[in-house]
Amino acid sequence: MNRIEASYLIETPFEVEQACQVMAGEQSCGTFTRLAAETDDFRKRHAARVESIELLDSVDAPSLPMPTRPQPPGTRYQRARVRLSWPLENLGPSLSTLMATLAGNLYELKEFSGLRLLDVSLPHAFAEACPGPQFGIDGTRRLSGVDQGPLIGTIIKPSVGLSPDATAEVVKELLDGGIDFIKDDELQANGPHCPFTERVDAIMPLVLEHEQLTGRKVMVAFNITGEIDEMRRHHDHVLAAGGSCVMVALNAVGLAGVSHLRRHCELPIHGHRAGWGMFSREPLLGMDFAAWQTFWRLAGVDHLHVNGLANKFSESDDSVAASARACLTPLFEPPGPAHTVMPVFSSNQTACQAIDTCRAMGGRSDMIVTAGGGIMAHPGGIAAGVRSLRQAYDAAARGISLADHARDHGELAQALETFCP
Ligand SMILES: O=C(O)[C@H](O)COP(=O)(O)O
Ligand SMILES: [Mg+2]
Repeated sequence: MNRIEASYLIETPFEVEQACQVMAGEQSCGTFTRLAAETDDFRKRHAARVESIELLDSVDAPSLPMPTRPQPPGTRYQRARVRLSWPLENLGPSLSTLMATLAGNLYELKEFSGLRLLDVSLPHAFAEACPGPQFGIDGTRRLSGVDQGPLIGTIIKPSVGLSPDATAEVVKELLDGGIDFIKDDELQANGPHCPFTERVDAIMPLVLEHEQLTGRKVMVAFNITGEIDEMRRHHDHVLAAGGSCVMVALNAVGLAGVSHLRRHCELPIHGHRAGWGMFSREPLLGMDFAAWQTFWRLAGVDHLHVNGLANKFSESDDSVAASARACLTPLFEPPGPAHTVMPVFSSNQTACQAIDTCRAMGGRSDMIVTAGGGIMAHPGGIAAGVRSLRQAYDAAARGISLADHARDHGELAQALETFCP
């Protein structure tokens, strides 16, 4: 396949075919008027094509405001699923230009009262040009020493406000509880009250000491989100301190920032998706996770946040489950690389969601589950919080109900009472 393909959900009060031709033109060699240089032959080589249109339902009000093209009362707004394609020759295998093409100015076109990017299929040239994940699932399991089951993890909470030493005290309790994975919150990178290098230097000796005792290095995703030179410096600091993961807030750092980091990086990259709601919350705007994650996997993340079941945000469980499965779906047909990454369940996670989360994963256990409040606010303390989560996921793996398992697992019993009354 030498064309880039993308599906969209669109809504328009105009003739659908014509509106889609405007979209294809604007995002390739056309503009609002035909140009002399735009010969038929030129178009044949460079124009985006409308490959298919599947009409869906119509509605009586626009999903998005149309201030520059208000429609008379009684207008119907037709929805459709459309597939467009572009010649690779237009942009080459450039991730940034791909974003500007597939998710660029088309959102603002007057023809549409709704437009959402659903999925993307790319020519093999992208697999060759983009770095892709360096560690992925296998590398994460190898470095963390967790060869099966989910990685039981947490986010340091409170997200901000703890000094490096206070953070290290929390880490000590997490290690005592048997945690597999710890991450900074996305709000804590290099705050003056908790400077990055001091935080790493306070935490890593504890992690290494714990490794001496247990033979397992707990993976700590230090948040290196920042300027390019700062990210490189902080990555190097984590590496030199014996750390095994770095984290970035993807939307804050951008595609070019992540690809650059990936090319420099010697550690797994934990991708936090803070800001995702901007892309996803309005059903007729933005993009589906299936499309969004394609970009970041190609840029080279190894872990990707997918929200969590029964989360504190506005996303349905079905959508979260679909996102997790998307991370585990190969990006290219063989012999191309699969580029699968670890889905990270996070947001309001406690012992309560364990069985449903395992079910949503359809029997696969390649996931990181991070519970911040769900561990830190456990009535028995932080170590007990870790144990409660582990007990819940053990029960889920063994097909035992949480209530049954809680009979002889006190920490789980306390968690169920506290978080899922
Ligand atoms: O960064 C995250 O993933 C969230 O802050 C999750 O925090 P919570 O587990 O306390 O909801
Ligand atoms: Mg957070």
